[in-house]
Amino acid sequence: MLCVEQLSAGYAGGIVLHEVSLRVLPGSIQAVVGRNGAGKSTLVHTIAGLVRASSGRIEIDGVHVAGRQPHRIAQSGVGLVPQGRRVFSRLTVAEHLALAAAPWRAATPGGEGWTVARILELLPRLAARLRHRGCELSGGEQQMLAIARALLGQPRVLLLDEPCEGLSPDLAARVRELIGVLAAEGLTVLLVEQQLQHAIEIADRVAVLEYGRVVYDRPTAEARIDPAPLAAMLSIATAPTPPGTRGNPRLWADTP
Ligand SMILES: Nc1ncnc2c1ncn2[C@@H]1O[C@H](COP(=O)(O)OP(=O)(O)OP(=O)(O)O)[C@@H](O)[C@H]1O
Repeated sequence: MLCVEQLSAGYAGGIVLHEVSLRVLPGSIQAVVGRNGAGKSTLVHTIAGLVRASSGRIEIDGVHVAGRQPHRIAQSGVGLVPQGRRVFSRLTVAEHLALAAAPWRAATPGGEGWTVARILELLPRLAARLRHRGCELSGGEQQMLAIARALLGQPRVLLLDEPCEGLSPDLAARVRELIGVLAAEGLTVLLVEQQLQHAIEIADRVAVLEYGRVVYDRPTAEARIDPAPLAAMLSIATAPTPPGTRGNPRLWADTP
């Protein structure tokens, strides 16, 4: 479980996150949406230890990890799939996976854990691209590789920063499907998502960040029934809803 309590963080220029609190249960997906610059990436980076928390708590399965070095937080069970994928252009898929599956990341004791073989079974597209370099992969394949790399760290909490950014609708849908499978495997998922309608489709809860503060955090079931309050909060235009199809997510327009 991921528990963030009263978390504040920022940069030399000032505080960006203001007393953010979120609780994400194992096997569930918490989406975080918000306008550009709201602090979504800062939140993810602070949980991963890349940005130092100025106050508040970050707990992974009850263990307080704020203030630890990023590699220690990774060892505590946090996997990060960064915005932009950060795949090495000159390394092959096989080399990426071999690096990520370093010995200290042994399979979880008592469990099967994520192995390269298991990941390639889940992602056959990567299996077909093992000898290809990062720069030769499509955006979707790079995203799959970024997720595979994070999984090889045996995370219990997976942080995904806009994993569908720049992907075709078809590929984005496949990435979302994969995220759903990972949550069903018991992973705790924090998902930063630009497209509100996609967040509502896939997540169990959705939180809105506004100027670094959580101004909304509710089960997505509520937004599926009546998306108007959430859409209004993000100033998203929604198409008129025909009678009998209230809240159908396909009616959603794009986020700003
Ligand atoms: N490394 C940094 N140094 C200083 N300020 C930063 C840094 N990274 C982000 N910021 C600032 O922090 C604020 C929040 O940025 P952040 O990237 O977290 O927002 P975001 O919600 O993820 O935005 P986007 O949707 O555009 O990715 C912005 O004002 C941004 O300029």
